[in-house]
Amino acid sequence: MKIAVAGVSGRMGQMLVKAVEEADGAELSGAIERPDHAWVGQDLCDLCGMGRGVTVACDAAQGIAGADAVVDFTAPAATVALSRACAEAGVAHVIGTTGLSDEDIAAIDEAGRKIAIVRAGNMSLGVNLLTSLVERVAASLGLDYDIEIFEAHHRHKVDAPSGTALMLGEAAARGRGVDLADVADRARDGMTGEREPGAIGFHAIRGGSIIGEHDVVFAGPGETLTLSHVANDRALFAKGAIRAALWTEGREPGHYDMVDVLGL
Ligand SMILES: NC(=O)C1=CN([C@@H]2O[C@H](COP(=O)(O)OP(=O)(O)OC[C@H]3O[C@@H](n4cnc5c(N)ncnc54)[C@H](OP(=O)(O)O)[C@@H]3O)[C@@H](O)[C@H]2O)C=CC1
Ligand SMILES: O=C(O)C1=N[C@H](C(=O)O)C[C@H](O)C1
Repeated sequence: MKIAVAGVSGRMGQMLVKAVEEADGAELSGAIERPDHAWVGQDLCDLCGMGRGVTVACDAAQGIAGADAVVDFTAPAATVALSRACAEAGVAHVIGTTGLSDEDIAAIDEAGRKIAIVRAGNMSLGVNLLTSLVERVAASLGLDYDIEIFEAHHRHKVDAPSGTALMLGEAAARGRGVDLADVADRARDGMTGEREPGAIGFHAIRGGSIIGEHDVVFAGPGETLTLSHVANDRALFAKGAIRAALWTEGREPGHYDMVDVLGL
């Protein structure tokens, strides 16, 4: 399968190029960066020692030409534009980008009527398994167990809560049979008053080089249960994304997630 990588100079972009080169049945066919980026127009191999013969494009249509799938860990506006370009070109789109708004997701849904799209705030096996556990625990425990979600990431992360924290919050809300939008408590500061019963709280730590850590805390009467995940290597996310790209081969159009890919 021929795979193009968007945001190729980024932390995940570089991991993705390596993961494509290491994967059986995958070949790098294109690389995309934002317009004005210093890498545009250059041979990828001269820049990072991988991807010989691939020239970095800033035009989405050019970058995905000849690709079967594009893997995209960039920024919301870039991802929405790339989804439209993929739908026009009939190229599958694997999306790791987080911080997407409801409008962004609606635009991606629209593209998913024409092509296979896999989107997940976290491409690791561990986090996708954790969502099932969180849903189950939330369904088993009553409202006297308060749910709080902690996430920690490196100082360069630009969105909060993390995509993973939102996935875990959605799983907890599903378990309780409620809509996360109705119960999420994303900012506490000053005289907040007592905790709202049934709220799901979010807390974001940003610092240093932390790759990604998530805790879901169920704080109940006389006991606290915590479900945790720690990512130790970004390669984890890149390998999951390439697995998702390979999975799209021959797939019907639709907006899928990693639970579909992993068969969980
Ligand atoms: N789902 C998952 O498993 C994971 C998701 N992520 C998410 O992936 C995203 C990227 O993370 P990370 O790699 O750390 O961030 P980086 O900032 O290191 O990389 C993003 C890259 O995308 C580039 N970019 C921005 N706009 C465009 C555009 N219009 N066209 C092409 N490229 C563009 C950036 O270029 P420039 O720097 O010049 O702006 C940069 O090279 C984030 O949303 C993050 O949350 C991260 C890890 C795992
Ligand atoms: O920006 C990151 O780095 C990460 N982003 C994803 C998120 O928002 O959850 C996944 C992972 O935690 C790393």
